[in-house]
Amino acid sequence: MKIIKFTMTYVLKYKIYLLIFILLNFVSRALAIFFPYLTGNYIDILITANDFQIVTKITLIIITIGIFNMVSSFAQRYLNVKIQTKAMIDLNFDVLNHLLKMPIRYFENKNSGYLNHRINNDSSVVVNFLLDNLLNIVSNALTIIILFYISFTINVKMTLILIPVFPLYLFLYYIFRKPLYRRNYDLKEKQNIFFSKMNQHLQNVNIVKINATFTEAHEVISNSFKSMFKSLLSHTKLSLLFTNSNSFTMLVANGLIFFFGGREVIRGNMSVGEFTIIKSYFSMIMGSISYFLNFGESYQKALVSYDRLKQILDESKEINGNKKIFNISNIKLENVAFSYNKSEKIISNFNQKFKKGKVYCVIGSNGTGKSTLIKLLLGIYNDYYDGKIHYDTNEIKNLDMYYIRKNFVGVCMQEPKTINSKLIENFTYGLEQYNFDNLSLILNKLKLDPAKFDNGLETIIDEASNNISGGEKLKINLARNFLKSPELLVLDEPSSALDVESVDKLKDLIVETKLSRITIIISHDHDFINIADEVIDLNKHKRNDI
Ligand SMILES: Nc1ncnc2c1ncn2[C@@H]1O[C@H](COP(=O)(O)OP(=O)(O)OP(=O)(O)O)[C@@H](O)[C@H]1O
Repeated sequence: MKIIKFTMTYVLKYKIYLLIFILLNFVSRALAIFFPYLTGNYIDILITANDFQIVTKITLIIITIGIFNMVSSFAQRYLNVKIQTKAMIDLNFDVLNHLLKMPIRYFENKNSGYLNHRINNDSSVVVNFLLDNLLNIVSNALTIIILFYISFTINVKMTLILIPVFPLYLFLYYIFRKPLYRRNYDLKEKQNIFFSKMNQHLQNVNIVKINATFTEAHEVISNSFKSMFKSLLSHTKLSLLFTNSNSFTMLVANGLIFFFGGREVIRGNMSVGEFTIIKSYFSMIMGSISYFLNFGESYQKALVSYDRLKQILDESKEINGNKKIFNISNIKLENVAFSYNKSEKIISNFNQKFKKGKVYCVIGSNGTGKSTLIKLLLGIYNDYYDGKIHYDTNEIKNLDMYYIRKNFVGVCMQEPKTINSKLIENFTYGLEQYNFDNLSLILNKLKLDPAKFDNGLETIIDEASNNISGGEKLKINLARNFLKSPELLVLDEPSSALDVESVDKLKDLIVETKLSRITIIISHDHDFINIADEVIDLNKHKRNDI
């Protein structure tokens, strides 16, 4: 089965725990089968016996089995949680890593909260499915076979009564299978959307507060809740119907056992102890059969999660070559064209060379494609452009741009981001090594004094970066990128949140360090034109309709 094969790779990483878990489970099962046999025989012995020795012996056996079962059940549950959590996180990380390397345009119209909830939920469902059923399939099948055999040896007629129950179960599963899959798929989607709406509003807490749009926020969440709730009720109804039909079959089988079993005892074809054994074994057989029916339902649930995980994992990764380079002397764009949609090219027939030691200022009105151009030359849109982009003599599509961006490129985004961590970790995020004196020098030049924060470099920047100003956030990002000392430095609208003096200081820093890199500054005002060696005006590169 494809789900088992897929999930097994994750669970098998924890072989030893799994082995102990399997052993304990089998011993517990064997004891569970032995117990009714012992009880039935004990009843028959009690009817005729007259010494206490046997009573003491059987009581001791029962207590020993009970103690073993208690310890074993504790160990099994503990191991189950351990294997399940670890395997689920491994699977989760694999899917997340794959997702992060997918082409950027996959993420258009996708919501991070939705994806997060979807991956977590689906990973947990498939791993749980495997662990819950790995042993149970085998042990329940064995239970049915062994118990049928023992029951046959006790009373053939009684055992035959139960056989028609099997096709009835299969028929029920066949009828419910597809509707269960469909309703479960719908429910999962609605749950993910509901979670993502909650998440969205928590992330946008500032916008909601400033505009006091609490009612609107509540309405959006409440609408998605209504939709999820409707789906939940519809799924629950079907699931209960399925379970009830299962209980009905159990009821019929129990009625048959009591009726025919009672008759066999009265006619003297079976002892009371044997009836007790058969009754217990039939209950166990019914339990095992109904396990297979429930397995059908949980299989449909797991199939939904598996299909959704595979949908992500089967998406191709973005283009990223494997050639590594260690310095960049120039970047050349030849006849580059790019569009987001079919009707208009944002960049067309674009030619430009960027050389080490020079500062380039890209200007142009809003929406002329300045940020798009940068993403193109960073390899973010490798899957989508026409023309040629070269780093020195290497076509960008052949380069390991993950390695190059990590080690040799510094980008300060238009909307700089901080991480929910200490200030020092924000300065050094992604850097494998750094020089502390150099950091102090850069901070000094950027006029950012860590001592002004409550705990200096140890101050925690909160998740929404509410405890720092917009200008400080930008300076943290600038400092990190200068500390990296990259071969290519890109600053997208660096003056947007800086005061006049800070802009001047930044300009000085750019000029002082420019010889060791290519510097590209995006600006739609003209702040940086006077320090640029070349100005690229995108207003002059007219867009073309396709
Ligand atoms: N992911 C996207 N999907 C569709 N269209 C996009 C996408 N990103 C940008 N655009 C569109 O492409 C055009 C260029 O956007 P871009 O962000 O490159 O402009 P910009 O020159 O940097 O603008 P600004 O000065 O406002 O920052 C805009 O019209 C924008 O709406």
